[in-house]
Amino acid sequence: MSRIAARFETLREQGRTALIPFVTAGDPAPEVTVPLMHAMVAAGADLIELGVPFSDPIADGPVIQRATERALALGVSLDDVLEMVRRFRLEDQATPVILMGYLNPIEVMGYTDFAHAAHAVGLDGALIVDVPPEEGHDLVAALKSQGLDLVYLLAPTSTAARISRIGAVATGFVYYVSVKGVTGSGQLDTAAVAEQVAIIKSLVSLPVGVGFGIGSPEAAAQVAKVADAVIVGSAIVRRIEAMAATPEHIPGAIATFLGSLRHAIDEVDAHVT
Ligand SMILES: O=P(O)(O)OC[C@@H](O)[C@@H](O)c1c[nH]c2ccccc12
Repeated sequence: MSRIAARFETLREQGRTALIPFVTAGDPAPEVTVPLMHAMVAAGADLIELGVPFSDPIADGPVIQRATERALALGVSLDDVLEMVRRFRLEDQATPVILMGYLNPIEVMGYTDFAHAAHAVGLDGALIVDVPPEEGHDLVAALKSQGLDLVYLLAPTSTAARISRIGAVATGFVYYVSVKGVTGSGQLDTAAVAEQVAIIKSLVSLPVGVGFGIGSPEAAAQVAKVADAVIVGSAIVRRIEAMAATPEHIPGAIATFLGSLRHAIDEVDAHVT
């Protein structure tokens, strides 16, 4: 069983919803990321989504785009991100880590080399935004041969046929994008999310994570009622940006914010069976 599957299995047994923070690797400085990852775990993160900086992040809104630019300006590469995962793993063998990124840097490294390096550093999976399930067979084969999970996105516009097709290729969990548009945008419509998650759950046996537009304990609690995982990106990255001049404060402040999300989710879990 993969580390991601095992983590969701444990959470399911405990009746708990996962909290998945997203941060851009190397933002606002490369040396912040690993301590920040440990601080997020201590504050209740169940899995970490690490963004690989890329020059053309089509799915990202302004907040994460700026984080990407900060990291790219410091020269943070895919190799550097894998090195961060390796260093995180030296002290934490339990918390799954996935990379969020775009195909180009992986293509440049080479699919086989990436898959082997990812496995060697203790990465658990990847969400490659611009590789739809009907493409990238060589990449998928390379990653699966190294035991890495492949997370795919589902959108409000996904048809039942599309959901089933993604359910057949995805491993680990599926990621339901709660709003149309880019990261950090949109108004969360919790009733619509509940409806769509129920449809996904009837078609896909994997856990369902929900992300996009969740930025407060209240929103996290609403989503925790229906999803297996609550994914939060821009609200964290915005706080990191505000502290870019005092990076030593970042792990503690983000831990405090995540603690408030964790608490709100735990309250819901205690009441929902
Ligand atoms: O930023 P938001 O609205 O909290 O959404 C999560 C999101 O940031 C994170 O999962 C993510 C960052 N970049 C992405 C690109 C595609 C899908 C998901 C992502």
